Amino acid sequence: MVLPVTVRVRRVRTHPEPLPLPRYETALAAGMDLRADIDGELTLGPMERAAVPTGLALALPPDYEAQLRPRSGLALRHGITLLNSPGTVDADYRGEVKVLLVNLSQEPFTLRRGERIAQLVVSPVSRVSLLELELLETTERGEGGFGSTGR
Ligand SMILES: O=c1ccn([C@H]2C[C@H](O)[C@@H](COP(=O)(O)OP(=O)(O)OP(=O)(O)O)O2)c(=O)[nH]1
Ligand SMILES: [Mg+2]
Repeated sequence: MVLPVTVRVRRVRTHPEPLPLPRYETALAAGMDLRADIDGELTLGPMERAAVPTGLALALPPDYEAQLRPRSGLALRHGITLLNSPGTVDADYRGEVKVLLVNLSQEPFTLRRGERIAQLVVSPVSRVSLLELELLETTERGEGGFGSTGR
């Protein structure tokens, strides 16, 4: 399959053993797995969090974003998830992409260099202009929300 959207990527760290660039792990995977670009190991104790470097800076095309999402295997097996899931990478951000991992388990979790810690999903975004009005058109739902239709 031809992938029509190119995302420019730059390595922001130097290391004698560079990590492979993220890639789609299966033919139709929605996300590319991101790896921890750390030296050695990093241990997250219970309820501890860290901004884990990926070693990568992106230049997304205008009107695209990248979402950082948890890997379900890490979440299920180890309680490791993203504190701000989904993390948002803006198209104008040129800094290093970091993954805000948190350990929600009761056991320490040790991350090693190159481990896959999250997935990056690139999507088009709509940008809108706001039009301020005194009245909005009515709907059947109206102001009902937060369980108004029942459990
Ligand atoms: O998990 C994340 C979330 C964000 N970012 C980077 C990319 C994003 O474009 C920038 C700002 O993120 P966000 O808007 O979520 O954070 P903020 O607290 O609102 O910071 P800012 O005031 O810089 O927008 O930080 C990451 O590397 N990882
Ligand atoms: Mg922001």
